Amino acid sequence: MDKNQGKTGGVKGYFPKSHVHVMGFSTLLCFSFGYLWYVFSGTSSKVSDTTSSNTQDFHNIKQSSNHILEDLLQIELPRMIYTKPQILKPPRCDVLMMTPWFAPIVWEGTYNSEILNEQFRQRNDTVGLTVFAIKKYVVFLKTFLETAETYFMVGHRVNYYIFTDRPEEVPKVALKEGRNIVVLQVQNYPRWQEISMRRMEMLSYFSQQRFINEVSYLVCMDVDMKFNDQVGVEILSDLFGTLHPAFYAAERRSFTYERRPASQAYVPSDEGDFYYMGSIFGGTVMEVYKLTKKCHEAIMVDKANGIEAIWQEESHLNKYFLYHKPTKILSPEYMWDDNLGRPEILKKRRFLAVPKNHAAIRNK
Ligand SMILES: CC(=O)N[C@H]1[C@@H](OP(=O)(O)OP(=O)(O)OC[C@H]2O[C@@H](n3ccc(=O)[nH]c3=O)[C@H](O)[C@@H]2O)O[C@H](CO)[C@H](O)[C@@H]1O
Ligand SMILES: [Mn+2]
Repeated sequence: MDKNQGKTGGVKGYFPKSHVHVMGFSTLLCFSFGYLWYVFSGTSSKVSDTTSSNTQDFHNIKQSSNHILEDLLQIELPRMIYTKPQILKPPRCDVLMMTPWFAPIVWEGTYNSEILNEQFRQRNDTVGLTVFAIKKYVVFLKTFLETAETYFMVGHRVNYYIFTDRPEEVPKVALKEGRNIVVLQVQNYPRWQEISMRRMEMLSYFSQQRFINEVSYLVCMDVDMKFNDQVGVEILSDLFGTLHPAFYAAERRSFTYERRPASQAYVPSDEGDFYYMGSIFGGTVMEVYKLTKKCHEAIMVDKANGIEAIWQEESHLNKYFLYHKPTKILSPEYMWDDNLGRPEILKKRRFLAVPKNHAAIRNK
């Protein structure tokens, strides 16, 4: 039996002490100034008799926002040669490329990774990949990390955050320049369902304590997976989810949302856009913080009421995405299982489930 099993203190006791929430606050400040500047300059051009106190504000705001605007102007693409987009010939006619709330759905053939990479490179951002390898699941880490080095965010800065109760069993994997592994020791839980759900709590805690100071985006993934093709900056957006490979073509009534009103994850039968998979989602640290905090709180309310959602945190994630629409959606290219065959629409299989023997691996 693992030494941490049965401990009831929650995750907090296992976490390092606080870092300051600098980036979130300054980003918020920048946006507020940017907005004020915009509103104000719009007003001042229309109203001629601007009062002196307004003029004072104008100068203050202008000074504070100057550096932000200069930073934005510095991002400029070099001369690039590529085929032009064709308004009358959409790149894909076989799949939905945009949701009704104008979030792109990412399919092979719909984007130009050269442009996206160049834009992202100039921002010099770091992407955080979070992955949990608790108890027996450490066996998946080697393949996961080796294939990530070949296919995940190639050419960009990456921090792998590995949450584990067995730090000594994290394999040594050779990393390319600008890429780091950070091992975060956390407790385990006796039931695999609890381990899976507690990811929401740990992600929200570490987003606030650490990730906000270290990375711009988070990509949160299952570990029983391997990369099989490029997964790059095309996936990044404020908040993104992934279509479940078994349900992308399904009717709403077949979605396996939580259907019991007693659960916080309840979704009524006449609502729902897509069925999202819990094994890959992400966004900016701020958005992932909001998502994971809200899902964790809902999971705790369920726990107090003696109910566990049908698909654990995946059910809560689906509820969240219904009322906080993702700004980008990944197609099943980004979460595939070869047991589902190879449909024609699937031009790439980028992230694949690794077959696992549930009896041998779960609760071990
Ligand atoms: C086909 C299927 O059944 N899918 C469900 C199942 O996915 P999965 O069968 O993919 O769940 P899973 O066993 O991969 O668990 C999710 C993740 O939690 C971590 N982990 C889990 C257990 C453990 O002992 N150690 C550990 O590290 C690990 O990162 C793993 O990838 O369960 C999920 C979590 O509830 C979702 O509900 C999925 O929809
Ligand atoms: Mn999994």
